[in-house]
Amino acid sequence: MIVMENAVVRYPSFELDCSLQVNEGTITGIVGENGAGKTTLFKALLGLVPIASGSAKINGQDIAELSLADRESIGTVLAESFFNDVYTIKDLSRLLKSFYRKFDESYFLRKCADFHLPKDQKLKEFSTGMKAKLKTLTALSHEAQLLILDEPTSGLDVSARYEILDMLQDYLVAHPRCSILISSHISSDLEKLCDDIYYLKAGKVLLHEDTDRLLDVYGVLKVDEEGMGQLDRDFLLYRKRTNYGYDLLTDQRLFYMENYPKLVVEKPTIDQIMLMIMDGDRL
Ligand SMILES: Nc1ncnc2c1ncn2[C@@H]1O[C@H](COP(=O)(O)OP(=O)(O)OP(=O)(O)O)[C@@H](O)[C@H]1O
Repeated sequence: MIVMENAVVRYPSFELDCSLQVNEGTITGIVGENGAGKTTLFKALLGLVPIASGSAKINGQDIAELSLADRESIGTVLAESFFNDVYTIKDLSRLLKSFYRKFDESYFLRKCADFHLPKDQKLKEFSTGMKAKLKTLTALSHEAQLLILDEPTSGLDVSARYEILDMLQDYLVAHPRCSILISSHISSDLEKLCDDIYYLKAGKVLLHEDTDRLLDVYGVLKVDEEGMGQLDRDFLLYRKRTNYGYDLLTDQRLFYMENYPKLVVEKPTIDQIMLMIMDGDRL
């Protein structure tokens, strides 16, 4: 559904150079530290910043050439944007109805009620969590076939985050051909939701992997200097110094467990894998 090939966005002191694919009916996650380029990537996909070279296509069509109907079929949440805060939900509903031909007002108002979002209160009086729910709800209210969601759970407590993640999962059940591209700082959110995950650092994709593979076959080996010298290095990806020697990231945990039975091999969380890539040296 989305195919980006070496899409480059240039700012004076930053360059995004990204290749990425999001398939129909899948949820793809983008993770990366502050300033890695996640929002820039989302803006490029939405045509809000120019792509200097490379390509970005949605359903085979260059994003610069998408029709109004194509754009209407994309639901978005952008981290820094929000509606005019003098609006109420009632005002917003009227606006969305005039904007999106497929706006489902009854779904929107029903979900607002489910989330205890008051219809007649000005949006400026909404809490961070209420605003976040409203933004995501808006993206889901016009029969979008692609959701591009930049940190929809940012700043939320655990229960509000889970409400949003559950809402996305329900949407996919009801719209099985829909695809979702979502970013988050919280890898456990992505672990729960995503089929595959891209790790972005300084504008480049350093890792792309199926979530199941990250959880099933990745491992962290704990070795001292001497142990490091004795290891087969073919399947080692990153090395990080520790008090006792090194932590080594591999995508062949079983190989090391079987061939080095005395070696300490841990099954990492997605956060640990991302930290190894963030702070470690590429091998
Ligand atoms: N309009 C702009 N003009 C110039 N530089 C920009 C602009 N927008 C972003 N940048 C720079 O691009 C880099 C990537 O920013 P971006 O907002 O894409 O990162 P991010 O991964 O979304 O970060 P965060 O997790 O903090 O939201 C940063 O160094 C930022 O300063």
